[in-house]
Amino acid sequence: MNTDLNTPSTHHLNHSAESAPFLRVTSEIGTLRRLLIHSPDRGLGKVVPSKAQDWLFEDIVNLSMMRRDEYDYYVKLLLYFLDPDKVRGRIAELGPTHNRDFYKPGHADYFKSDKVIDIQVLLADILHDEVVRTKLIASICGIERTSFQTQQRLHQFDPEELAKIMISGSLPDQTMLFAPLPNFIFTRDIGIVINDHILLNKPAKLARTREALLAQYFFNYHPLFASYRDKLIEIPDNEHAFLLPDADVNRDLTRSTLEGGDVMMISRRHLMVGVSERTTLYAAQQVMRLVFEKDLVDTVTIIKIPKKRDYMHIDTIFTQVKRNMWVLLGSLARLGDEANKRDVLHFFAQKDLSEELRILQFRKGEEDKPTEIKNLEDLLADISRNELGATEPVQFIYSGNNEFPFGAREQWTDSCNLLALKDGVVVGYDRNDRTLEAFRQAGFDVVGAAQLLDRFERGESLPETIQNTFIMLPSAELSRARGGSHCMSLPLLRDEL
Ligand SMILES: NC(=[NH2+])NCCC[C@H](N)C(=O)O
Repeated sequence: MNTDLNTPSTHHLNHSAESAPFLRVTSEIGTLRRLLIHSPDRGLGKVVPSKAQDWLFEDIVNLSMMRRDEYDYYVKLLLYFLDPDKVRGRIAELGPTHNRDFYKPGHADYFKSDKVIDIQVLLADILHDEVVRTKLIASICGIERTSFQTQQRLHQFDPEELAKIMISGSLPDQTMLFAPLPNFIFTRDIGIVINDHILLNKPAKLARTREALLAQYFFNYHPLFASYRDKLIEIPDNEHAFLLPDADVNRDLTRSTLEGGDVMMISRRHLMVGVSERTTLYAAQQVMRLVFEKDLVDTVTIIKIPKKRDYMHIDTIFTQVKRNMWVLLGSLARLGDEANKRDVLHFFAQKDLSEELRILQFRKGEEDKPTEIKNLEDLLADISRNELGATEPVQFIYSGNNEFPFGAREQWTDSCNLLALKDGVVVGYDRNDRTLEAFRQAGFDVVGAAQLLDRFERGESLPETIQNTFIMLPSAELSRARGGSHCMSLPLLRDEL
């Protein structure tokens, strides 16, 4: 039996032989060529108010609105930029009032692209193999503690349906077997491409455990990743932590958890790792050790942010827009810092270090001599100038245009969480008015996704040539899931800057 699935079969998503590698990321803004996404599945429609917090949602969502009026636009946009033949000339017929088969993985009319790849497709592909199928069913039933009967029942479904069940937790007749994975739309958090390696995550939250298991399976078994099996990085557990009574565990120093939203491959030889509500110091240290050992980067910057629900990962407080432009939350940046220093209360009151942002930078071979960087702007400006070769002045856009209280309000709805499709062209939510105003003031064209797609269709604009553009994604439902477009993407391939 073939367990490595290296032989392409007719079911599988294949990668056509091209000269570009299948996978490689060395920046946050090089032109995006391939990514993993996951469209909202029926599990999101099962979130109930009493479980919303446990499942890391802030509210319940309307699944059909989330799909038709919001996420489908994201898919069309991504395809227009990454795989235009799938959508060019068809935008009208793929609109919200039409049938949605094009967006349904497994359906005959599904867009099936090897550039914009839904992890549900990868999962269905690997489930065609009997051994993988048996192992994965057993593992899932193990972590979800199902009955043996359920385990046997799962074997009767075809791979496409089984993939849906494994993700959504429920059968086609709506019976719930185990909890859904409503956060799987945030593919960023399951892994990060560092050069030509993939760092797998170790989720902090129970609600995201099954996601990590599914990711282990498709990265290890899908033929698309066949030549990257020896480039999968997993961080170890701290064996001492197993011996400590739960009450004595200093989570940050002993537990090993890491989520992709805290890891950014920021320039060719520089990795940033956030230490946050989700990623522990111990895990960050392990990542640093591994990427230096494998010679993937020369610099690792560790950014510790307050452990707060508002800022679960570093990508909720800043992302890159352009070689010389970043969007960030002012209260955690220099602005906030200086305002605090001038304030008598902050000056004399006891400093609570856990509420501070701290930055430490390590160089390979000199790990014992890290440099402290005083604030986020200094770090980001240094990267723009010295690593990305920005020649124009470095610009910062602040959440809510730094007007009280809009900085915090808009950060909560992901004003700082943007996905760059290329240098200077980003996708973000439409609801963060003041932040959008700041983009306009900086000379950006701020345009709705639907409107931009129309322009593309009429030939008035081209994905290859547009510049300095903020593409607004409708976000009434999506933002209730507490993640933005950066979180909803796992870039596999970007052009070198
Ligand atoms: N990379 C990110 N910022 N992801 C956001 C994930 C949001 C998700 N609801 C969670 O709390 O886990």
